[in-house]
Amino acid sequence: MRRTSPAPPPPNGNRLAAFFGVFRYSRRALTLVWQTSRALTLGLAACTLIAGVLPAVAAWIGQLIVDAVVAAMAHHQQTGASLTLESTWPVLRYVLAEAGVIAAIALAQRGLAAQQSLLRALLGQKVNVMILEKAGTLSLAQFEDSEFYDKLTRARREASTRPLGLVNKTFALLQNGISLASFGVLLVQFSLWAIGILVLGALPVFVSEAKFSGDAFRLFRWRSPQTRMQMYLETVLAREDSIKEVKLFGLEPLLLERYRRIFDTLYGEDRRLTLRRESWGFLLGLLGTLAFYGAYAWVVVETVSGTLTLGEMTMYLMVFKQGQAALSASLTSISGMYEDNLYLSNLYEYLEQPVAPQGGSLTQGAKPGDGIRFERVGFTYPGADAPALRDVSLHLAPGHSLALVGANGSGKTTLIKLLTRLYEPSEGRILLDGSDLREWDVHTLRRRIGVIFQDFVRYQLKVGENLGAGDVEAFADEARWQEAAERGLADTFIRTMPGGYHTQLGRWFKGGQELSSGQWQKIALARAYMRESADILVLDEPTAAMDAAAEAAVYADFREHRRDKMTLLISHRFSTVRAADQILVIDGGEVIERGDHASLMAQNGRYARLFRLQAEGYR
Ligand SMILES: Nc1ncnc2c1ncn2[C@@H]1O[C@H](COP(=O)(O)OP(=O)(O)OP(=O)(O)O)[C@@H](O)[C@H]1O
Repeated sequence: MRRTSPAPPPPNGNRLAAFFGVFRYSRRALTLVWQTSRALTLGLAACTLIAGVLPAVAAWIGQLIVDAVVAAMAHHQQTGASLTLESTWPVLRYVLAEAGVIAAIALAQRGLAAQQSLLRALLGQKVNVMILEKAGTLSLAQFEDSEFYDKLTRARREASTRPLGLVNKTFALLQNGISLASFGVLLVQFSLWAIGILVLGALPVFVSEAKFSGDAFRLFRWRSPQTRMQMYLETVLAREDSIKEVKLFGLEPLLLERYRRIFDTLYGEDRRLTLRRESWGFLLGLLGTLAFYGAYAWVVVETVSGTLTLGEMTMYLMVFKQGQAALSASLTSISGMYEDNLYLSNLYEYLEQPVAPQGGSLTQGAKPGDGIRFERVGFTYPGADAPALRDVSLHLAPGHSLALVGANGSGKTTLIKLLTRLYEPSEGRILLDGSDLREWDVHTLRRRIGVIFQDFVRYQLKVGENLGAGDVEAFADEARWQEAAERGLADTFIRTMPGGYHTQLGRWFKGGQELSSGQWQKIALARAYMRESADILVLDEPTAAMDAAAEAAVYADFREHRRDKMTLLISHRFSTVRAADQILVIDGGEVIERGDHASLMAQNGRYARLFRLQAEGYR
């Protein structure tokens, strides 16, 4: 497993540039949110604006109330007249106005919350779909690369919630910015210095927050192989397909201990970071509080000396308090945006992963009917030292069958992966009907191939859909399910199942039925038969789990239906291999013998020796 190295810290002079450079994803996140729902985005913007301006209006009305009260009290004392609704109305109308403003703020905030929650759901779905759509365009080699897999896991784990987080914070920043500007308008009349003091007081917390979010992100990125191991252990310890073995071999304590150890390491790192982050946050936050109380004292002294009215004092205190809260909220938003941007860089790194060109556009070869040719094909897996296939040449014509024989790891499955274009040869070329596979339109090519891999997928879907998966165009075609199942010998047992072809398979869903290995293999074989248009049938150990009678029936069916199809078979059972027109014996990625059964037996080489070895076992 390769480890993603933590990003090196930028040189000192570049720190600021690196900090702001990180914000480049903000615009893309905003576009994404806009595309998700214009109405909700506009609604968010409107509520943000309202919730931003109204607090300053409330503070201003507060001043009017206090000054009106002071004036009314003086008037009342002078005239000694009794209180009437008319005489108190000049004060009460401000109280009424303030109540209205507060109600409007509450409404705007509810609106914000509602729209955010709707957008969160829509956006989460959109990003997840983007991640999965991208996964469909990537090559098998990319999935097998641990570094790429890390990117995918990180993108899926964190990034789907980040775009909205970023947009929310952008709006919160705007809202607080508007509040601050409107408070600023009120404060300017008191003193520009006061504004300066409040801003300076809040800056240190902001710098420390930004630094620690960067650290947290680097930690998150650097440790993703460990988190992946944790997720893997969770799966092994709690999934039905592994629990059988885990129990019987008594692996729980061992795996659980490994799981705990990973957590302890990660927790230690988290704890250190959290403690440092929060203690610095507290200490630097004190500076902000100090600045606020300094300004508070100043306003009080000015009021006592008579420079400010009581109403003005009330307003300034409110403005200071709310202004300071808005300022630190803005700074937290900015450092949060910085953090979201860092995480979004994961998502976009993944989405921008280069996609290998899908090859050509041929739907017909230069020599139709020529079949499959391998010309001196060699292949080395990415990152591997030695080639898995070397100098392989073969020809398989329509109506013929070819069997591959060889020890474990000799390269048989690799050859199939090249033929199905899951990988491309590193040397030589593969031709279908006289044209290089790379020139073929990949969909046309794949439609011509029906394949069963050794590790075929057991979909937790209906039985019929497990067959339909072999041909997406007939995914729900019951008549075709049945035809394929009959050929794959699955029809008899499917009929005895409680819901017939509509029975749910697997244990994940209610009422799901589990099948035996041999029954699953029949399903896989029937799935390969679903591809009616396929003229290349690739079978990698198609009957390994079947009983002897089923196996014999399967091969009898092959011979009968072969006609103009090409069959490529991998099997360790010589009883099935012997019937092939051509047999290739592969060793260490190279073809060491070739011919039909009779000629290979006559050669008396590796094939003949292995055949006799197996035949002896049956005597
Ligand atoms: N995805 C992969 N990445 C790197 N190396 C691989 C990969 N898959 C297989 N190999 C290596 O390539 C070689 C050939 O493997 P392959 O699966 O083709 O063997 P096989 O002949 O089908 O074996 P078996 O009979 O066990 O199915 C092996 O040495 C294996 O370790």
